[in-house]
Amino acid sequence: MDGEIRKHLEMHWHGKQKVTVMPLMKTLTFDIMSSLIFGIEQGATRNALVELFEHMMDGLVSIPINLPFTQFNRSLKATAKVRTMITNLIHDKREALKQNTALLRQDFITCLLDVQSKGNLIVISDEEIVDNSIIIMFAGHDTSATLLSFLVRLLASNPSVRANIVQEQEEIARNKVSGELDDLRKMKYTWRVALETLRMYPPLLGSFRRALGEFEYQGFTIPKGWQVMLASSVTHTDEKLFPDPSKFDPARFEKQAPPFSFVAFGGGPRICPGYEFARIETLATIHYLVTQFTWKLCCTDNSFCRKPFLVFRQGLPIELKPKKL
Ligand code: HEM
Repeated sequence: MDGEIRKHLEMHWHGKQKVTVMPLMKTLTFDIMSSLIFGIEQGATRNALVELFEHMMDGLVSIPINLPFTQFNRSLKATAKVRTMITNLIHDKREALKQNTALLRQDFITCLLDVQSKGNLIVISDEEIVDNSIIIMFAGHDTSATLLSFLVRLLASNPSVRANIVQEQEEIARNKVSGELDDLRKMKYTWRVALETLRMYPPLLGSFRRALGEFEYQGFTIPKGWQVMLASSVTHTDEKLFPDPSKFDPARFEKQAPPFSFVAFGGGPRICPGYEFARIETLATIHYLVTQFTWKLCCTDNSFCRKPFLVFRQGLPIELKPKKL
């Protein structure tokens, strides 16, 4: 992951005076996913996949009319192509495993191929591997890119938070004798800032659950079988859970939030399995950004909307200056 982040900054940030943050963060998180989860390195396959994936995502909240030239139709066609690409990847990796040219634990797909067949029992089919790959790509790409973009905006507009983060990160860079995981454990303040950012701007609107039995909630009866939506922003702005909720205050996370109050990653048995991945990705990226650059916002319109992810309308352009190392 460290290598992917450095490569990304070298290619897209260094030598530039102005960058547009949100599309770049999407490129970064997609590249990290492609290489770490799927073992797809930079090149034609990755470029084709990213383009198809964007069309696929566009259809997620489109009007479901399957006629030529509709967004929904483009999305269905892109999804079919993505499925074919991942199926081919599975075949290639299975072959490579047979030839001993790939490692069993090399990436997500080889791990699933490893568990696929236990004796005569097929534990997970190829189709399920494709489904799981698509959900991971979908769930782990825009979410992290949104968090990183909001952090970049925050660091440009909140000098005291920025000063604290820079101090923490520069100290880690100066005393860098330990391994990378130890460094991440020291980034306590930076992670609290990320959690407070997620509280105020949760990338996902919420998640769904089905009522297993009838229950009462605040005087309303929810019948068995109904689908219930948990809206993270509503929970995150509840005064009883987060006093003065409109204040940005990373100190809230100095102690553990009460169960099911901080739900940016969901909760319960289906809580986001990418939490640690997102934490490492976020901390490592912020580390390199604040130790290598200073930046300021350079657009009067830094507003955002939900589509259904949070999106900066102008993409969040910033003026960038390299730091003297
Ligand atoms: C800041 C980053 C992220 C946020 C805010 C986030 C948030 C969420 C939320 C709210 C859910 C629904 C959980 C629930 O229903 O209780 C979810 C599910 C999921 N996330 Fe994340 N996520 C992030 C990053 C990632 C990453 C990096 C990955 C993969 C590497 C990932 C993989 C998944 C998967 C596979 C699911 C579906 C789990 C299931 O249905 O059982 N997420 N995420």
